Amino acid sequence: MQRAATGLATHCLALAGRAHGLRVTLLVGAGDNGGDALLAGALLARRGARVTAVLLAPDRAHPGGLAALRGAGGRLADLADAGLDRADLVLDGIVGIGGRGGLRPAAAELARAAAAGPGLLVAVDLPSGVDADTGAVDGEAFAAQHTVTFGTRTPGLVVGAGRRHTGRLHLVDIGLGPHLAAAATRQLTDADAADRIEAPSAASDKYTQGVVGIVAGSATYPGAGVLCTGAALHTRPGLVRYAGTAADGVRAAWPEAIVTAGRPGDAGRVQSWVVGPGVGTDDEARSVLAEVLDTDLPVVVDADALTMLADDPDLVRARTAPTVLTPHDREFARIAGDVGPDRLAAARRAAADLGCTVLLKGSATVVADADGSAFVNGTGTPYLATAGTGDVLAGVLGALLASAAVTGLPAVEAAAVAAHVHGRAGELAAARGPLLAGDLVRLLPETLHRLREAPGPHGVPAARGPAQ
Ligand SMILES: NC(=O)C1=CN([C@@H]2O[C@H](COP(=O)(O)OP(=O)(O)OC[C@H]3O[C@@H](n4cnc5c(N)ncnc54)[C@H](O)[C@@H]3O)[C@@H](O)[C@H]2O)[C@@H](O)CC1
Ligand SMILES: Nc1ncnc2c1ncn2[C@@H]1O[C@H](COP(=O)(O)OP(=O)(O)O)[C@@H](O)[C@H]1O
Ligand SMILES: [K+]
Repeated sequence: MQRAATGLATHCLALAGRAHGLRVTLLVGAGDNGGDALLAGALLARRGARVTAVLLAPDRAHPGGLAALRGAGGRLADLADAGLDRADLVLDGIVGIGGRGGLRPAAAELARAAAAGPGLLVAVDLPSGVDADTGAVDGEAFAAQHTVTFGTRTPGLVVGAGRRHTGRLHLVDIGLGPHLAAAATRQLTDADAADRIEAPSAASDKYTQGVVGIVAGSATYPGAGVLCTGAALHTRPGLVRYAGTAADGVRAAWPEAIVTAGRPGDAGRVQSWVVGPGVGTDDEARSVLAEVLDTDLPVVVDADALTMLADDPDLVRARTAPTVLTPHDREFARIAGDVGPDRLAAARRAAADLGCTVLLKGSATVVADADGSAFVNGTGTPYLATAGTGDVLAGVLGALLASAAVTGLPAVEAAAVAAHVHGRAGELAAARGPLLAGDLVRLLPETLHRLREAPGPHGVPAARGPAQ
């Protein structure tokens, strides 16, 4: 706890820029989260801050924290006299990972008053009122501008409503050890992602990186075919095939692709398929979808293909090869009902029901497998909310699934890696302002290069490629 509190106080000092004369209000609940706030408050008081603690449960407040604050010259105040209208800094230690359900009325009122006041809002470990496991907010939650969290990124900080209440996230290493990293919900690092993308070696030829087939775009929406094919080419440039009615546009944009205007069966051999972006939902599109799903190859089902799948989900249940569905919320609702506040549970439920992998897109994309294993994506930018970026993600994922057929990478991990890479490409593209989906395609090689250069667990680049 002392390590957590020291890290917290250090971040507060950096954020506020000074301690002397700083007016700090601590919102303190009955558990260790309140204890962290009290101990950090004591450290700030020793540096000259004027610290006031408001105790939500005075007889159960953390005794050691309380003694430390008193010893450092901090004072206690009633709820009615919390000083939130004049605090420079507010530390939310109402409740942390031990919280259950929405904020109780007195806590909710404090969170509201803090938000209305002038102080910088810093949550301790987790904004109070956010469910640590799911990010769901039932009622009200502390609207933090910064969250200082300990040891590990709790899923609730990055998924759903929790992400919006977290503000900027600061991680304090308190030496919790690796057991927490093995939790049921994982988040990839750059090094994890790079480790899962094999670079070509001297023994490679154009077929050994995995051959992906793209069924995307139409005469009405040629762009989806161009973006999806371009994304696959820029991820695994070994060999990309295209089959569909946007053939002319795709051929013109990517002379490197092997293009047919015919059906998937006319495209030549592939090791994975992407089906759906911009294909429409007419009878021809339905018959093409059925043909692709009838193969024993891994398939990414995206966009229009998800809409068609809603009429016949058994097409996916019947498959034995890996299938990854990549819905956004509205597409998800068509195939599996409303997403609701718990995005991880929704994705897990759909994956188990359909016997496939579900990548549920959003500001924090989640990936779940039929066995319940799940990933929360930690990369991306709101600038990704622009037409065509989903087509790019489908192309990246299709390419990774084709190479997974060679390397044995599980589909759920390929999907998590695709989301990670896509988010990083978005961050790179958005560095100078709004991005277009085509920018992501062009920046994929640089994104992959940066991932390979990212420090791994031992401080050396995760993966040097291409291997000699
Ligand atoms: N687990 C660990 O290894 C560490 C935990 N630490 C701190 O300990 C915290 C967890 O402490 P606890 O397990 O004591 O639990 P919390 O302090 O998160 O919350 C438990 C208390 O909050 C109250 N509460 C629960 N739900 C509430 C709601 N909806 N509205 C209002 N009050 C509510 C309950 O009365 C309960 O006493 C972490 O968030 C972190 O701040 C850190 O000190 C570092 C190490
Ligand atoms: N607010 C946001 N913050 C971060 N990423 C977002 C946000 N909104 C959407 N995205 C991402 O942008 C992509 C949009 O995909 P999609 O909705 O399929 O678009 P399209 O069908 O136009 O290609 C997804 O990868 C999604 O995760
Ligand atoms: K908190």
